[in-house]
Amino acid sequence: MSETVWNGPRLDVSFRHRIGGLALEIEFSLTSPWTILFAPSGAGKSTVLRVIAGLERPDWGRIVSGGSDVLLDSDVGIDVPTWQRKVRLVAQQAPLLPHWNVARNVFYGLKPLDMMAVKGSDSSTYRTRLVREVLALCRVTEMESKMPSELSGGERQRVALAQCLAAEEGRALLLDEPFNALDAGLRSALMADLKGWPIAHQTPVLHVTHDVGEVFASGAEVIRMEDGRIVAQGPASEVLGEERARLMRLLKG
Ligand SMILES: Nc1ncnc2c1ncn2[C@@H]1O[C@H](COP(=O)(O)OP(=O)(O)OP(=O)(O)O)[C@@H](O)[C@H]1O
Repeated sequence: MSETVWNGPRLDVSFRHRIGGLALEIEFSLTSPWTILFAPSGAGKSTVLRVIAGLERPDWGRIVSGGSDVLLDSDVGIDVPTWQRKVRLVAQQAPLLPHWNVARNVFYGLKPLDMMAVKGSDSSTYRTRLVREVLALCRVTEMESKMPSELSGGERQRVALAQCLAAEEGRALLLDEPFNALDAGLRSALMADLKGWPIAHQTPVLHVTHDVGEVFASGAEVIRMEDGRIVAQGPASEVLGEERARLMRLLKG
């Protein structure tokens, strides 16, 4: 995914934050269409996404999209609220609306104005097609009439992803372990299908995982986090070469 040249908006992230016993001192830039943030469980990956989305206010921070679009700057008191940041977050426990079926939940990802347009104006066909496209892309078409309570964890994650993909274009798409409930085959197929999405929508993707196999399968740029800091950024072969060698040794027994 990282081999593609990225001409879309970059995202510069810098913050300090103490959460429980963990002290985060984070600084990185998204300069590729698809970037993976890799760290072990409990290292603070979800917290990084929550800070970018505006769901958690860091002790100090500066987050800038496209070089000049300031989302957070503690020094001058700028803290754009979550709903205005246009940063989409697919959380691990995706909050689907329980009384609406899958298709309706995905429509909910569209702007309120768009939801009204669905009811019969000229844009209706376009909106309906858009929802069908994202359901197909996320491989949940056959579940469009199901209620959220009837979905498995992996299906739920994919519906939440479809909801974010259908939404108006944003400054970033943040994915919190989006494929952890999927088998390896479906995960690879989905990653391959989604590869072109950031370029087509001019929206960088930041994808969090602790799974080395997922990182190598993605081919994405990798940011590695350790002890609350970013320690490396680059291709997986450079950033996670050691982990891959260790994994290979384990597999060989
Ligand atoms: N509200 C909170 N109050 C205190 N500590 C918290 C809070 N939320 C998270 N933590 C702690 O902060 C640390 C980082 O949590 P976070 O969810 O960001 O990690 P993570 O790398 O995403 O973990 P995982 O891979 O298991 O999802 C963890 O040790 C967690 O227990």
